[in-house]
Amino acid sequence: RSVHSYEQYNELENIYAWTANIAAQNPNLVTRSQIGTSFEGRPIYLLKVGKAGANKNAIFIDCGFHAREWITPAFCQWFVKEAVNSYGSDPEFTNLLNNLDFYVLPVLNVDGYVYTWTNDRMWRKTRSLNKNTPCVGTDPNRNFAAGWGTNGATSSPCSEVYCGTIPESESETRALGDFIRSNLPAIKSYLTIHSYSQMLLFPYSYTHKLANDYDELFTLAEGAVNALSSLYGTQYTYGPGGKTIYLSSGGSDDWAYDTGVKYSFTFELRDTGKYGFILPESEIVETCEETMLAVKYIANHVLNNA
Ligand SMILES: NCCCCC[C@@H](C[SeH])C(=O)O
Ligand SMILES: [Zn+2]
Ligand SMILES: [Zn+2]
Ligand SMILES: [Zn+2]
Repeated sequence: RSVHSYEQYNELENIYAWTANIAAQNPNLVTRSQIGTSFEGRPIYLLKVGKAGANKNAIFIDCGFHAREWITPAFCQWFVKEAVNSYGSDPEFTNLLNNLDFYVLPVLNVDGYVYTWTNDRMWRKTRSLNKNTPCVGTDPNRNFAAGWGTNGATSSPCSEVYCGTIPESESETRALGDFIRSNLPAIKSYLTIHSYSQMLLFPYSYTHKLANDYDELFTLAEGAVNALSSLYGTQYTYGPGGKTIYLSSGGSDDWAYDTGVKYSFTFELRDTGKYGFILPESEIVETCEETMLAVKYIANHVLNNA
């Protein structure tokens, strides 16, 4: 049982303890809640980060959708650390935290995350049991009501992109959907953090049709990517998911957008395939710092335009 570190990958129990500690140590900025329970009965924790106040607009950030994408929970933890360390000292971040709430979900797919530590580092899906097959799990990023069960997904439970029996069939995706639905219209932006490819994607992925807000989202993505690459020169591609990476249905970003969350993006963090999902711990700090710049860029746009 190692102790928590922002510069190493943390096992779930240490992330749980961290969520309790960071909230207890920063009561004026951070509150923890549980938005649901996983298939195997683990809590799904959410951190609300920002100066307490009524009727603030909010940005929702989730990490750990896919179990093997370990750099993503590392980023969500880094974001919260940066927020509490910056408040009162960094004017830009202080302004964001005074005027916006950030809902940060460090690990959505908690069962899958544990499984990558204990059994299969390359696991992607949830760990729910499927009927009439030994194949386990649903792809949470094909499980939302956005063109559900069409392009880039399948009804075969043994597939890595199994869409589930119905939209939000998974307790994890249902918890996420319920939270966002019950916090509209305050939630103006939805950022779902994945790896790897170094891409910033926006709706749609389930179709090639252009989003109504295509122009604004494209320009915003461009600015965010430029901010990101300004730190270490990391190159990102950006654009609508269907065109930029591949057609894929049932995605949480497309669902959030169609539900009314305009500033909806999927991040694919480092790298482009050298290490892939097994990104070395030596790259955690740089990856998190550069991603912070993109997220703050988007947050400033939300603050000034939502
Ligand atoms: N909503 C789909 C966004 C584009 C695909 C994202 C990747 C992350 Se690993 C996927 O879910 O296959
Ligand atoms: Zn992913
Ligand atoms: Zn990915
Ligand atoms: Zn920093």
